[in-house]
Amino acid sequence: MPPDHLLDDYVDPYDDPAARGRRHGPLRVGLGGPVGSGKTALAAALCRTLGAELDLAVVTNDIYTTEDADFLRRHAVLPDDRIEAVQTGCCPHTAIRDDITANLDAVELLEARHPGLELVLVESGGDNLTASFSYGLVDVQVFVVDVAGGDKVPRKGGPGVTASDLLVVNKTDLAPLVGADLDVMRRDAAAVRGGKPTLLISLREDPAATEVAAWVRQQLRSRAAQHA
Ligand SMILES: Nc1nc2c(ncn2[C@@H]2O[C@H](COP(=O)(O)OP(=O)(O)OP(=O)(O)O)[C@@H](O)[C@H]2O)c(=O)[nH]1
Repeated sequence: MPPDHLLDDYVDPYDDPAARGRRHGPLRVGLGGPVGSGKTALAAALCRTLGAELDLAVVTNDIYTTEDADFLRRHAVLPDDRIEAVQTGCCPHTAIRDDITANLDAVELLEARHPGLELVLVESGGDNLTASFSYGLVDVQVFVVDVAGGDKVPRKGGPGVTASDLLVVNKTDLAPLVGADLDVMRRDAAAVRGGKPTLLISLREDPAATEVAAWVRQQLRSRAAQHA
């Protein structure tokens, strides 16, 4: 692995840019981001909103437990056989970027169990701003941060913030409580993301994650057009 300061230039050994987007099977969407930013809450919201219209499944990643999969099962956002847990036993980014075998196995198991699968959400364990998914594992990636850590987070960069296909700034309902300026976060994100989209949301106020679900539908349409 390269040192952290070179991670913006990190070359993904599994990625073939020419093949990206041409993979068949379900669209695989990675959900990454720091601990507690709302990845599981977003996965649950997308399952509730898209579950009725799409054939979908979820892979969760935890270091030592199956806590996130248990949460999704407890809240019955999908039938149990559509939720697979990966226990990484190591830094979460290792299992989504460096050695993606366990996650690929989980995706393939879900694909075999549900041959009509259209969408698989792969939720990473909570990590830091350097975490990103290999495009050998996912087709598009969403990076979730929240406002509770202050409005400086987008300015700090890192591949999740700068290179993800969608940046989600969650928990906007907490902004007044922590003195976070949402305009600053919006502006700083735009400055480092080269035109890629950023959504500021509150899953507390919009438990359907309406805008993120719309973005996922758009990704599905784009891929269908590519394959047509
Ligand atoms: N106020 C507020 N709380 C939220 C929001 N979204 C999620 N939370 C809460 O934030 C906490 C962490 O949410 P999770 O979805 O578990 O976060 P996570 O990123 O999956 O956490 P890890 O899997 O531990 O990395 C939970 O208590 C959620 O209820 C939001 O929009 N506003």
